[in-house]
Amino acid sequence: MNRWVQGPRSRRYLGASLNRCFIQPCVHHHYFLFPRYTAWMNTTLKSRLRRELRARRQGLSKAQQTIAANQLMLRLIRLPVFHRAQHIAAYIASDDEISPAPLLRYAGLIGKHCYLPKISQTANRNDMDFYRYHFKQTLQPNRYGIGEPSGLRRQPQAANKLDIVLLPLTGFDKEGRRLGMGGGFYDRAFAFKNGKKNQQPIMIGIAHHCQEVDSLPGDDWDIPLDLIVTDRRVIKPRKR
Ligand SMILES: Nc1nc2c(c(=O)[nH]1)N(C=O)[C@@H](CNc1ccc(C(=O)N[C@@H](CCC(=O)O)C(=O)O)cc1)CN2
Ligand SMILES: Nc1ncnc2c1ncn2[C@@H]1O[C@H](COP(=O)(O)OP(=O)(O)OP(=O)(O)O)[C@@H](O)[C@H]1O
Repeated sequence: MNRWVQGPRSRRYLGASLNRCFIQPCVHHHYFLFPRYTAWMNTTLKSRLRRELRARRQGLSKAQQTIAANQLMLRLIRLPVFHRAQHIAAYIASDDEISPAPLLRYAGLIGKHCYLPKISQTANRNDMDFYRYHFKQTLQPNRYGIGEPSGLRRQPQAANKLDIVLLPLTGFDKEGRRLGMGGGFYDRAFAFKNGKKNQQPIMIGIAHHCQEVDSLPGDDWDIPLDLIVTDRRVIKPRKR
């Protein structure tokens, strides 16, 4: 992965390399002089990666998908944070994302409160709220065709009152960077966490094993993952 377009968090990395190669000062200046250019490079890189990583998960068979969703559930319910949590947000799988459905069913059965995201239809089209969800509840497709609660009978749950959020990942790296579907919905809904330590909810990215990459480009607004759980393992990202 091209490390030169990573943005502010990679400044230390850039600094260390400046001593080694005469070309780097140009890139260095580029970053400070043209931050917009860097953001644009990240966007280009992210959309290329997104295409590639979506193709990877679309290559899984139906049987592999079912096994992965169950393995994921078994890993999640062994986590101490899962047992402590009462309010858990997840999503309805689309585009061959790993499915949190087995986990949602189990969590519901043992009395946890589950929530699904609902994107706004009106005022600010980029907002996302979380509504209570009971397994097998009838859902309505949103503008991307993803099932979501109607939201007619209940108020949304405040994002900072959730204990755990299971985030859909298109890609991830070991440092806890995530690549979503590109709408920035999760980044915006949880922007209040940025820069704050120990601010709930705990962000757990969930993905198929094959969605891991060495390093993802990072942007200022990205919310770091506290934990990544795949069908094969649990990854605790190093502190950045
Ligand atoms: N299952 C699930 N539910 C979710 C999300 C998600 O990522 N997964 N979201 C998390 O944000 C929100 C919806 N976000 C989305 C954002 C963009 C696209 C979208 O544009 N899809 C295009 C291709 C995008 C691309 O290739 O860059 C498509 O389906 O063709 C879909 C959903 C809320 N619910
Ligand atoms: N806190 C924020 N405030 C305003 N805009 C934001 C914020 N976070 C992200 N965005 C915007 O959202 C767009 C998409 O961001 P990005 O590519 O990181 O999405 P993503 O993380 O893949 O998507 P998602 O969170 O929906 O899964 C960016 O162009 C960015 O400008």
